[in-house]
Amino acid sequence: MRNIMTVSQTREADRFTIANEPVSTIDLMERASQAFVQKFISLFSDQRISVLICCGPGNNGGDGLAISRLLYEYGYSNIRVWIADFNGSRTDDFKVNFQRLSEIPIHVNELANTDNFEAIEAAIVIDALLGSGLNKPLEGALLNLVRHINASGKQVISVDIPSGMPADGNIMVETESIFARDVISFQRPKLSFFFPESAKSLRYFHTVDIGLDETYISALKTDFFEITEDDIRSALIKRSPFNHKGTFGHCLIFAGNINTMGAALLSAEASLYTGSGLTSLCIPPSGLSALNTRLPEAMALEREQLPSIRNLEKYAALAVGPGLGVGEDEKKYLRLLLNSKITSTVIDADALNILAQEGELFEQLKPGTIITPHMKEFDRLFGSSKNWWERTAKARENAVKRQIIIVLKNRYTFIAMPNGKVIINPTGNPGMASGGMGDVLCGMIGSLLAQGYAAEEAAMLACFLHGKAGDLLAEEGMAVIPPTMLIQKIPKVIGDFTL
Ligand SMILES: NC(=O)C1=CN([C@@H]2O[C@H](COP(=O)(O)OP(=O)(O)OC[C@H]3O[C@@H](n4cnc5c(N)ncnc54)[C@H](O)[C@@H]3O)[C@@H](O)[C@H]2O)[C@H](O)CC1
Ligand SMILES: [K+]
Repeated sequence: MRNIMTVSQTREADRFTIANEPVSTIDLMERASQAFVQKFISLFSDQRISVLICCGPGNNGGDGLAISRLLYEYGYSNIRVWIADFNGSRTDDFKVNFQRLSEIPIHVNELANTDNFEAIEAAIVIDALLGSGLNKPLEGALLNLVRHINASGKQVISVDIPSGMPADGNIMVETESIFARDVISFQRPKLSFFFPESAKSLRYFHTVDIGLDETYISALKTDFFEITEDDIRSALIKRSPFNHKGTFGHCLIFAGNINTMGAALLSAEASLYTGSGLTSLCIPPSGLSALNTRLPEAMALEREQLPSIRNLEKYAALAVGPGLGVGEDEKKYLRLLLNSKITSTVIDADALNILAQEGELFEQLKPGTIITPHMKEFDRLFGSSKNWWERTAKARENAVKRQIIIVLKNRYTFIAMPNGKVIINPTGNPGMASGGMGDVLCGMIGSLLAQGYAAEEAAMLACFLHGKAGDLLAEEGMAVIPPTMLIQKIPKVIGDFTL
């Protein structure tokens, strides 16, 4: 798990590295600038490209000056520098790099404090106006310069963070910043990059190692973590020669309705392909022929039979909700299942909508229950929020209070754990934005629960593998990823981490 630092923790890590490596601040700036330049070169290898580097007065600007010099040394000769020092005081390391830059023939223009900026001719703008030192919203000439750069339509590459964007997650709707095509961020991504409001500030981010002390960083107490491939490799259990279907549990899926039977089939198929030993699908009779035709491996359970089953605990896990509907019968059977002896449960879609209506059922969820709301379902359960920071805070609060796992789905899914930590899933891509993807995720979680994974692990593994399967298809050139295709990829993704 990679912990995500706040700005103040990054400063601590800076100080620690400077004192203990030891390294001087100017050498650390040089290292950061080198790391930026290496990444920049991998993105834009043509040295003839014209580049405008816009530098503020702080250390972000100091990086910009060092980057200008380094790019020149790497053969990028079509470079201009703008210095936007409207009222800030220049840092010592800025001054050193300003001096170093004066020794090479690069055109440097110190902008006047005006709103009248000349047109941007360069193909690429490197944004080094403000970094993690931002302490208030942009205003005045600086805001106008940012708007001027954005309006130029040129590709912007930001140093560390788009100027004007707050780093620690609380992005207000009215925040204005640079819009960067790419951000090259130092050591760790900024927490804000994972929040949906970041879409107005950046498209892609890359993280480069600038040699801050990793032992120190990994011991920092942080609230947010990003899942890594190593986590998946160590959490997934390899199959052994003497395993049999009983080893991998029986998943019961309660889903589907007359017009939404497909959702139930997607969940059941995802459960099978994720490896549960047995999958039973509890659907209305109208879905039986579809089930038997499409999924010969799955078993059916008629809803009316539910009350007469004495040993429901034979099902190792329960996945409820996809395409279920919110009628009285569904409520009745959902209540029966949630009150049964089945202890591992994932709740999705319409089952969440039922919980939003039936407060007392929601209050009684067993510890370790997983709920998988998208934004609208989440807001129905917990009330509306003014931004994602507030929504995430509610997810954390409720995961702790109720001792449940809240999988808040989005481009970067946030998994709020009962211990107050939020685990961020980095996998997935826009091709996956289609109906049915959530049903697949729900089936995968149910399957992993049935196989005996702890709830926290099942949620984390399913989110990562689900996104990774989508990413493999995107790498194969799929711009649109139908959920049924994604399901087919799951065994391969699991194989990649276990075989
Ligand atoms: N460990 C690392 O990640 C390293 C980061 N480096 C770079 O340093 C910046 C942070 O530099 P800092 O000097 O602290 O702040 P900024 O350059 O971001 O800001 C400068 C200056 O601007 C003032 N300010 C803040 N908000 C506003 C505003 N809205 N309008 C106008 N002025 C504002 C503020 O008071 C500051 O004085 C980091 O991002 C990296 O790029 C190091 O180079 C290497 C180690
Ligand atoms: K910047």
